Amino acid sequence: MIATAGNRASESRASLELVTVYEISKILTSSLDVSRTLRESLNVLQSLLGFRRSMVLLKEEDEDELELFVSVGLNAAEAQLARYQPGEGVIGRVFSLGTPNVIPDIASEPLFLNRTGSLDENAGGPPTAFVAVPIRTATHVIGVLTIDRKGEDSGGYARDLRLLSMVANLIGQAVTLRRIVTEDRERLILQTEHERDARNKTVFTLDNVVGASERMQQVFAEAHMVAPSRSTVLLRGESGTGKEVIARAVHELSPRANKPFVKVNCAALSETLLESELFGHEKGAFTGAAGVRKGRFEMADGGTLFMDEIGDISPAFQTKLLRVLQEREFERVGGNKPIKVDVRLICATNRNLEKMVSAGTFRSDLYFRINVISIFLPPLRERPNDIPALASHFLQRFNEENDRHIALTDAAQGVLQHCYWPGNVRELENCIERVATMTRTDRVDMHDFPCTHNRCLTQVLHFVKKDDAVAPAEAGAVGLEAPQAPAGFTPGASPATPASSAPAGSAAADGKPEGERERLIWAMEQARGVRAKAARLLNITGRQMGYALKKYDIQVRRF
Ligand SMILES: Nc1ncnc2c1ncn2[C@@H]1O[C@H](COP(=O)(O)OP(=O)(O)OP(=O)(O)O)[C@@H](O)[C@H]1O
Repeated sequence: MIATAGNRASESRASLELVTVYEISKILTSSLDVSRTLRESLNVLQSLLGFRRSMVLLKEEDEDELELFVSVGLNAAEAQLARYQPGEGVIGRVFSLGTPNVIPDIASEPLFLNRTGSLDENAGGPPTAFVAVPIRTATHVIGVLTIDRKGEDSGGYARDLRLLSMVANLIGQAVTLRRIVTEDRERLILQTEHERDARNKTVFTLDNVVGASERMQQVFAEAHMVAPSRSTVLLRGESGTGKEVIARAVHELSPRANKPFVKVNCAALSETLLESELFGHEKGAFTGAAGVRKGRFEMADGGTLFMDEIGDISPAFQTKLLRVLQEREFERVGGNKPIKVDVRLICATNRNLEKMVSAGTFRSDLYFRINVISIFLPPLRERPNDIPALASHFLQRFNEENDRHIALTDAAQGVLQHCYWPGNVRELENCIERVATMTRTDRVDMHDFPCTHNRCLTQVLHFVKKDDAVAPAEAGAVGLEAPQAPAGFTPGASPATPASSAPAGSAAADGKPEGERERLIWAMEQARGVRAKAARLLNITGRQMGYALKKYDIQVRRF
């Protein structure tokens, strides 16, 4: 009789588990919005099987910590604290070792960190058990799924473990699928950019390159000197100083001007994607490689390949690139036929490559290969006499495109002149466009700049990290500290950066400001500089967030 009741209980538990897995698999395949589907899955787990709390923690490729992706049963303050280094505590170990862990009583487990207060919540009650299982893709562990429940017998833990492992597998597949689709989308975006580049090429003229200062005249002279040869050029300078502008100028001034100028942003692509983008791939080289595709080296044949953010490529990719530069030939991914191309390479970086070489993170042989001729782009704050010409260049372009006749008053010019411009020319360009768009009259005065109303956030968010600051050989470019507001301005409370802050009353109904850049800044502020969290606020992936921050040149720090 007892045995029959026991059998019945275990049968009903087994069928409950089946229903749970079935429901969760239905939810996870219903949409690519993983934060929604995962939250719903945890709700199913909780309501069908009665767990107290559960969490999904994921480690994005470009983050060094496991961070909470979704949770059930945690309040906002507890959720903020749920992040772990690989190897740290129970969760970090499950991630590093790739093996599940069951803690029957968290109160007596020294490895249990109690970061989110599970223990305190349960003070005085029956023991709380904790189960954590790894979430995997086909190749590696990407996260951890955890649940808390009131203490049970060991048979109960074994069942929890089995069920959670099945659910973790489903989650792993859903996250992988989402990542593949996102990468594909990013590839398409880059392809579109490339096509746009190709179109823009026809309207690019050196007249668009502005710079009256002595420093920029020197840069132009160097560009003229290097253009005729095939030597590799390395462009150094902070973000937004005009490295791409000069790369195009070198190409336009060279005998290759009638051949393609092809750009690749090394920081925006994962290593695998970068490899297939640069070298192309053969049919069937990997899942989704339906046909043969030429890489950017081949597309640039006879012309120039501009590799932006070269300091951001992984050590493994540095080795591959070095081989290609040495042998001057390569194979497409999945192919074995050597391909030779005639390409002039221009690289750019805002990183301190010398420091990276000393730290062993950038190969010295690759460094010497690409650093044949260096051109340094000075930050805008070091050439303030370029500001009026650049401002009027951008304003003129705006007027032509919008059929307006806007001019800057002297006071407005003064505001521009006193800004520190941490985002350099790009920030000035955005600032002019913003203020011109917002003004209803034909005169832009000093009060039209958001910074004069203390509404410019970029001064707070921008900074240059000492170790990563640009390049050594240029006077004044070494070891830049966080920018100081110019004399006469109070940091964070003054018209220091009239760039692209949100205009008054621009918050949308959801509380997020309008405009892509403002939303990014808003999210980074809310998330106190934690990129993955900011991405979730905007419902985008960490990778998309990284790409968007780069695109808008938003450099942030953790608070
Ligand atoms: N001398 C210049 N004359 C006219 N426009 C410029 C000049 N320098 C930069 N710009 C404009 O500023 C923006 C940023 O320039 P660019 O993309 O070349 O900077 P970058 O140094 O390559 O930035 P990143 O390191 O972030 O890629 C572009 O829109 C570009 O057209």
